[in-house]
Amino acid sequence: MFGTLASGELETARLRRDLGFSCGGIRMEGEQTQKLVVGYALTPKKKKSFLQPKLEVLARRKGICFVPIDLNRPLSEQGPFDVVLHKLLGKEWQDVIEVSGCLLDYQQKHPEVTVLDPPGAIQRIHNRQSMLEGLADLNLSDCSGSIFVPKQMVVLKDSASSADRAVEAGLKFPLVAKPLWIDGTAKSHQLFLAYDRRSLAELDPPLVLQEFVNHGGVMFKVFVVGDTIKVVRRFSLPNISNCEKGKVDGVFQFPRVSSAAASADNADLDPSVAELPPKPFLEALAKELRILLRLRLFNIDMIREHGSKNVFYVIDINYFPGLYLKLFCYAKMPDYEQVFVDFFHDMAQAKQKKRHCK
Ligand SMILES: O=P(O)(O)O[C@H]1[C@H](O)[C@@H](OP(=O)(O)O)[C@H](OP(=O)(O)O)[C@@H](OP(=O)(O)O)[C@H]1O
Ligand SMILES: Nc1ncnc2c1ncn2[C@@H]1O[C@H](COP(=O)(O)OP(=O)(O)O)[C@@H](O)[C@H]1O
Ligand SMILES: [Mg+2]
Ligand SMILES: [Mg+2]
Repeated sequence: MFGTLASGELETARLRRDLGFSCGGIRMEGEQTQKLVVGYALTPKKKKSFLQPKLEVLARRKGICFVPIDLNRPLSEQGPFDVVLHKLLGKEWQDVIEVSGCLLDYQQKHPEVTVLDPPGAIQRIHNRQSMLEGLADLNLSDCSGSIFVPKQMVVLKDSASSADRAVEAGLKFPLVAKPLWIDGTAKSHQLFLAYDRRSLAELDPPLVLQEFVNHGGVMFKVFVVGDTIKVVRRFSLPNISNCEKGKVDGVFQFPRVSSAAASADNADLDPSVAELPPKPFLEALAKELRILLRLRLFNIDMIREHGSKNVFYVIDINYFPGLYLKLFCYAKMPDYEQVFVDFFHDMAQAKQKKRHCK
């Protein structure tokens, strides 16, 4: 870990030195003339984890710069921006929705500005029910794998009576209980495992009850940035045996296993569990998802049904997810800086081409 830290810092320092990195707007040797201005509206946490010095330096080399958006001033008075990149939460998110009329208006007046991503499309991902809608109907028939979503139902109130409804809906215990709304708070990521009917009464709605799918304790995080896909293994919850299902009752909160610093990438794992999903399958899936979700920056959490060859379940979709764990100097999405720079660079080139064609 320390090796990574030292080499990461060293690399950034070298890049800074090579470029004579400055924020003063003076163009240094090795930098290109400004080609793309990315206005960003991010939470302080997101800004810290995403806007790493390495990203800024690599971006500058390609003439891409990041400028903060002042949320207290109209967008039209700021910029000009080529791209508006945003991830906000709670009240600030509500404001974005309320002013999304303004955002739409701004986009109509400035069709050359790309908003990453449309607020309406992101909102669908904030609800654990709507986020998975339509996934099971994707056309992936020619592919080397199949995709499902776990059987689930929404509980809006009175979790005590939800037990009957869960049984009627054919849901089998144990169930994973997830807060319905994702609002960036730790609470919206507090998940529980409910082993029996009675335990459902202890849960706080609104929530989603989802069947637990045995998957051998490994999950796949598939990151999508435009046309680029990266997949990594993460540790997950272990299988639940029939014996355990019969013996255990009650409700248990479980930790954010997949966010733990430990990576499953180099662990000694059963190959039938750890083998990455086939590349053509992921490519087809990401392509379909980009269209279905109308998003360019997202990740999906996928698990392989235990014992199957390539039967996968999507259990979570995250908009513009965490890419870098600052505390551990660890890129959750490997090489994310270069991937984003290439993504923005392609965008700049496409814009330039369009301008020339006019
Ligand atoms: O849901 P899982 O699969 O755990 O993935 C989460 C979500 O993407 C979080 O965003 P949201 O809360 O909007 O769902 C994100 O927070 P940020 O985008 O704020 O970084 C986390 O990043 P880290 O907190 O960096 O781990 C990332 O680990
Ligand atoms: N249906 C499921 N079956 C088995 N494990 C699950 C299921 N749903 C979630 N998990 C486990 O719980 C973790 C968190 O669930 P997830 O839906 O990804 O919520 P979050 O948005 O908080 O990451 C997953 O990474 C996985 O380890
Ligand atoms: Mg998740
Ligand atoms: Mg999530």
